[in-house]
Amino acid sequence: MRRFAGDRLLVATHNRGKLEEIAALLSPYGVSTISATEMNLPEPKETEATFLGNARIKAHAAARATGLPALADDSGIEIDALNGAPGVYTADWATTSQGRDFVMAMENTWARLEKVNAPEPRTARFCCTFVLAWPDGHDEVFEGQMPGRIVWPMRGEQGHGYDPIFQPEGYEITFGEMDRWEKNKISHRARAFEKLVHAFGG
Ligand SMILES: O=c1nc[nH]c2c1ncn2[C@H]1C[C@H](O)[C@@H](COP(=O)(O)OP(=O)(O)OP(=O)(O)O)O1
Ligand SMILES: [Mg+2]
Repeated sequence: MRRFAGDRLLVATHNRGKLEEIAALLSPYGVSTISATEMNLPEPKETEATFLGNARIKAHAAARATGLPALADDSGIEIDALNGAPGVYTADWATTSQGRDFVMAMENTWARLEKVNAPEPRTARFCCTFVLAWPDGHDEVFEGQMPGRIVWPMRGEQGHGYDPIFQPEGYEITFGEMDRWEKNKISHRARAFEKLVHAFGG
């Protein structure tokens, strides 16, 4: 990542929580970020059925629009007892006519688990696919996962999205209860980021 040092890397996201985590991951390498939101880029429609497909849409749209390399993150949670749902539709489960409502999404997720009588532990994993798209049209892909379980009730005020109901494997606290520094060491996003760093020779 040091080859980007001193530059601002375009991060093709409109999600503040993600952006803060990615910025914290990049900062030890001397790389700062500029987001799609800050550059007033439109939010492309995520029409693919995979994390990779949607990450490619976002990364290439931003690279094409700006002539800059762009890093996109497509992520979500796969719950075993729901056959991998919500998966790529994780954000959609929170979408209302008034914007995103993650409390509603978490309540809905729990209700579905109760309905199918899912046995404990309700295993799940957070997935992250990073695509780094270059203005010449090529791209590079880095993926990370963090296994864990869905718990109820919601616990913790930290983080974003579904963090209050996800307890990562090996921990007694949820991502919502973890300080952000600790989450950013072990998360799906941190794991994908490690591969990106490795590909660039640290
Ligand atoms: O660490 C996380 N902790 C909690 N929840 C998370 C996390 N990582 C992803 N998530 C959830 C939030 C969002 O509902 C969905 C991603 O959807 P996804 O389309 O990739 O992101 P997004 O629409 O929020 O922003 P954008 O597409 O502009 O990057 O998964
Ligand atoms: Mg999205």
